[in-house]
Amino acid sequence: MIRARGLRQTFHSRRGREKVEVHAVAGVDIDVADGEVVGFLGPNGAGKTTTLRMLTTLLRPTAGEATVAGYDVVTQSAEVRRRIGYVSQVGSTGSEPRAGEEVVDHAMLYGMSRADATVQARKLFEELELDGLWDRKCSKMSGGQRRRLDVVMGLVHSPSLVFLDEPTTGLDPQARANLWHHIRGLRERRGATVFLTTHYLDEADALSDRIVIIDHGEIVAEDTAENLKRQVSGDLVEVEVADPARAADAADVLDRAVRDRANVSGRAVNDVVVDSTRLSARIDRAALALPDIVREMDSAGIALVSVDVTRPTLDDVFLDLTGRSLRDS
Ligand SMILES: Nc1ncnc2c1ncn2[C@@H]1O[C@H](COP(=O)(O)OP(=O)(O)OP(=O)(O)O)[C@@H](O)[C@H]1O
Repeated sequence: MIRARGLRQTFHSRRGREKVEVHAVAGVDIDVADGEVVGFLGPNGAGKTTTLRMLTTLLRPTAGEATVAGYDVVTQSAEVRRRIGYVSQVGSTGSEPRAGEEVVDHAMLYGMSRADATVQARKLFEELELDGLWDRKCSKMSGGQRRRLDVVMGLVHSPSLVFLDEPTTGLDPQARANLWHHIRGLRERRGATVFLTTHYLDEADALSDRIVIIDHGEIVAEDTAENLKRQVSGDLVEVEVADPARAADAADVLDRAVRDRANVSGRAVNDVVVDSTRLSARIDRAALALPDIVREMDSAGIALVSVDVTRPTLDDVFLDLTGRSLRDS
């Protein structure tokens, strides 16, 4: 459904008197299959929106090529536009029009008759829980309702591919959860392919079949969330001992567990970090090592206050790949 090769966007801007080149997208390859939901994840300024604008024909690539729904984004842009829906970060509804008529007018721009557009729009209002709001002015809708109306606008012409740019930014947790439910429904009910950008880790994790991570305009990883997390070197094991004088002994026990599991998995050995009574280590598939750790601590007479195991998150993946946390951005 999407195939991009060497896609590049270089902006020319000024910093004071100096001319600067911004390599917003620095040669990316993207493949998205029919019916896939792909999350395009990256920190602020990573190049997500710029990539999306090129794929949706709003911005001509500086270099590289892309086909979307089988058509070239530069030479066949009208064909591409006919087949895609795009829900931009800023939304596409005006303030004054009433919700229903705004959607119908929008659909008619795609060549739909008023009757067909009305039927389709009414169906979508129902699907996205906007029933009863047909005659409401867009400006009088809540943030979540307006965002769902944006999604209706992006879907009314029945595109086979939908681009969603940071669909839940600015929504409260309940409105986010509701929109997630509807995004999942796009594929389930409509068979649509979905390409969504986000800087929310949980959103990418919860919605996507596959995640593509972009940083400084380059793709740094792509895989399922599960596989990406598996690449991170181990689960985080945190142990608290009762007596600070036994922390060094406890660290030895943990260190042995780290080495044993690293031998099995063939992965690099990570150091045990000791901070007073708290110790932490990354241990590959820690659940398998935990019984031995607790047994050894017990037979060495080391009293434990707590043991915690945390599975890697997508943030750990990003940290592993770039040395920075996505959360910091
Ligand atoms: N029209 C422009 N002129 C100059 N620089 C631009 C322009 N548009 C974007 N940039 C720069 O290109 C880089 C990528 O921006 P982009 O908006 O694609 O990032 P993003 O990943 O979508 O970020 P966010 O999550 O904040 O929306 C940033 O450094 C941005 O400042």
